[in-house]
Amino acid sequence: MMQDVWTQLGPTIAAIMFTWTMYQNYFPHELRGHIRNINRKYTDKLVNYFYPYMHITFYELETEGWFKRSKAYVTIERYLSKNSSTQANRLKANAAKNGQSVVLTMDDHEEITDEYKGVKVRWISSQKPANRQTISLYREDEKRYFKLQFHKKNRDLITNSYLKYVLDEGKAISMKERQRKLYTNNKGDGGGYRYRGGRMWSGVVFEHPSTFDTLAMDPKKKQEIIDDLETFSKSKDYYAKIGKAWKRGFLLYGPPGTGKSSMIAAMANLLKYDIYDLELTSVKDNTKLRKLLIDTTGKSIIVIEDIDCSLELTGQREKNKKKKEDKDKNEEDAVKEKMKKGGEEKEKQSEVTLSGLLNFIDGLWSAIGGERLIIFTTNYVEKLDPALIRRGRMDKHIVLSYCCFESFKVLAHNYLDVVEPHVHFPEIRRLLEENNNTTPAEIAENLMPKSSKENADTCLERLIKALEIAKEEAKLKAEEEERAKAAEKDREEKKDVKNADGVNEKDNGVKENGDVI
Ligand SMILES: Nc1ncnc2c1ncn2[C@@H]1O[C@H](COP(=O)(O)OP(=O)(O)OP(=O)(O)O)[C@@H](O)[C@H]1O
Ligand SMILES: [Mg+2]
Repeated sequence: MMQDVWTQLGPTIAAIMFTWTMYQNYFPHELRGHIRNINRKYTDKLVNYFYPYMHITFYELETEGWFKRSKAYVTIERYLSKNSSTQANRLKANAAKNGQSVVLTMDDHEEITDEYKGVKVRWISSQKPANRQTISLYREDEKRYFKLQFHKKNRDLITNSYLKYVLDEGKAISMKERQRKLYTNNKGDGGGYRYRGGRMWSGVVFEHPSTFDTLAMDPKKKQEIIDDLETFSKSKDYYAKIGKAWKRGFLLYGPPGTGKSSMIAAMANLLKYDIYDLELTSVKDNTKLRKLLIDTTGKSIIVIEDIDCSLELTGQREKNKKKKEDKDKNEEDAVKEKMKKGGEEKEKQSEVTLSGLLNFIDGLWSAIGGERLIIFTTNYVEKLDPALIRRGRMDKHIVLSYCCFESFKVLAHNYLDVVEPHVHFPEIRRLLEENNNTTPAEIAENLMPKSSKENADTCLERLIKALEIAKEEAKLKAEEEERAKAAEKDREEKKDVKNADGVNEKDNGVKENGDVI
């Protein structure tokens, strides 16, 4: 039987081999290439017909250097985490934020789908088997990868637009979920800078609990600020279109304890930004100030607290005011003038000048990094140089003031879970309206239970007493001031009378003398 088969196959194999040899020896080279191309074209068509998909692979480890995790892979992992946790059956958990939270991603050999502009794509997580013949200290032989699979007809959409979208979204998620930092600038003993890890700032994890919900202020003003911040954070393209660096300046001013620092923390928490708390008196000169600016990252708030205490800007302002009265110079001239004067005036602590600070806020360097807020706080806005806080430089001025009834309601809700209507509220409203010089910090202190025996009522009663005392004190103070004013007026009047008498006597003398003459 077997022999029969071989007998029949033998001539056929011989014929094939003969034809192949003839083809190899006598067929022209070009013609052979042409035939191969035709073959490939039809094979491709056949494959395309039955399998019209293509894929892109993103490996976990970079093959160059020290086999670091590829940034693209990590970003895609972040992007896919949302779909992974809802679609995949087996998940992997990676630690994030120094172990404080986890990022869930699909485990190896899982797959999920995603949709972009109506086009469905498939993401597959996989791993190439390790090469057991090589011994490796690293994991480079475990080739883990994501495979993106899509229909060939969507090639342009996926490669030109979807991939960019995935990377942008992944980056945004990483930024949002990153552990945010609060940085401060360092100063060495000898006045020089300690570079920690090559940086001029040292940072700790930023964990301030203040939010716009916990911030007591007029709800309308609050909403206006929130809208302003949210619009800013989404306006990258708009700022580019109008040719402005993507940054915004805020001036927060008001008496101590009215919530300026709390608002900065709330802003950072709303936008998920880092904070660079700049201690201006520790900055040696304008060059160092510029270096500090360059060393900050985007998505951050640069804060200079109590700006009126940071530099002697008041003296410069007074001098400039005088000059402005003399001749109506434009602002550039005034700044040039300050450049000359500024250095001399701050020799003792820091040589940073007003012009250096203005440059810091809106000079060419200030555009580096983008998406940045610059915030100044002060208790005495009238002390500041107008050039420093003019609109365009400090775009929004926010006054934080004494506690009104609306602000009190926010604090009562936050501290005691008490809402209107409440039996004590009308009296508190009356007291706050009659004597509006109690700060939110003072109200908050009274609202906070001091022992487990205290409840909302006892705290509100304590607040009423404190407000009554404050009202009484304010009344006494006003009376005292009134008396002091009256005494001063009296003194002035007596002085005038005395002077007038002196003049009269003199005049009389002249007259008399005249009469004599
Ligand atoms: N508007 C507010 N809303 C909620 N809490 C506030 C407010 N103002 C003050 N507080 C409370 O008072 C404390 C002090 O407030 P904060 O440090 O924000 O005031 P500040 O205006 O920065 O004062 P300073 O001018 O002295 O720096 C805060 O910890 C907070 O508990
Ligand atoms: Mg403060």
